[in-house]
Amino acid sequence: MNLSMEAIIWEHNRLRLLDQTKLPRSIEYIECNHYQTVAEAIKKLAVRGAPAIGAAAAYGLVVGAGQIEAADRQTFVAKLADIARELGDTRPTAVNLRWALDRMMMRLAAAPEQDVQELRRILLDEAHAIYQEDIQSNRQMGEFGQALLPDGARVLTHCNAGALATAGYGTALGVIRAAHEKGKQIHVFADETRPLLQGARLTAWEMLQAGIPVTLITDNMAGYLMAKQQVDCVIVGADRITANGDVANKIGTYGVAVLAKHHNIPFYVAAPLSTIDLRLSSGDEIPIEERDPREVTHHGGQAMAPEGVQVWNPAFDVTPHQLVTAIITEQGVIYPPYLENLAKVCGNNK
Ligand SMILES: CSC[C@@H](O)[C@@H](O)C(=O)COP(=O)(O)O
Repeated sequence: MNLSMEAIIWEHNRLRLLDQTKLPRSIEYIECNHYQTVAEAIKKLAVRGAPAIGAAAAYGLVVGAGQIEAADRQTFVAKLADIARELGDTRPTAVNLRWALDRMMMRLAAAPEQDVQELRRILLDEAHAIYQEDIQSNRQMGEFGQALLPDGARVLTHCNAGALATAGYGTALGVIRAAHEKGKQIHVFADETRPLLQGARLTAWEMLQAGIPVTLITDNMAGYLMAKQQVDCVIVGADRITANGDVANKIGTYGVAVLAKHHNIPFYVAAPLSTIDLRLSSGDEIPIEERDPREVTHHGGQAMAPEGVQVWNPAFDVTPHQLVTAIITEQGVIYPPYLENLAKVCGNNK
């Protein structure tokens, strides 16, 4: 990916976030001199995708640490905990957000340093580590996942689980990138992903940038495409995976999984271990974000529905584990029974 198109940039001690609401029309970065700007960027989906919002929030905490007036360690940690709470409340579904903030606060708690300047440096190091490890995980996931894609595979994906949704490389799109880099002929079908069109605006754009053949379809075309035997497998990302293997991901993913099952097409989920939440036993417990009805009624500022109509706008849905063929992680490909096998893989890492 072109360096100037990274979702998150920390350079010269300042944070810049690519404003993904503007893509693909223009490439604009948001300067984040205050943690409140980071929180706003996460809420409005300028930065989005589970691992990316985790990394952005970690850097947001670093920015917030810089805003805290000179203080003793105890006051500094207490104020930072408030900032972490505020950042953590921006979006409820992707567990990576909480995971990254908890990791930052735990690192702080474990640091014996009393000097606040030193603590700020430790926080920055930890944010860098979260960022770098995410790229590394995506590459490992890509390596494991690409083995599942035969040469010539036609792969359907939903939403955007690419470099834009992570620190770099991507989860579902990372698997596709890795197969492409191995010289396999891969053809991507990108669901446009209503209502905010992450598939059309971001996945199609990312694939074109990478030189990977891509065909854009509207969400309601996926079933017919499968019926015409044009899809060999589905790969999507995840916002949260529970202990039993249920998967929360962008609204519409569940429908794609049901279609894949009906047509006997493998349905893969690619996600780092930071997306797996063993504290929740099933998808019923995942908080699902509901967003502004205007995202459904309006497009490009234009009303597409009668004023006053009732709207339901959940941003995510839950795909039951029975529909998931395998989960691709940086530790390898995990197959059912998920309750047992996720615990085994995460047990060593959490
Ligand atoms: C690697 S990103 C995985 C998921 O976060 C992605 O598929 C998704 O649903 C993103 O939703 P978004 O609302 O754009 O943040």
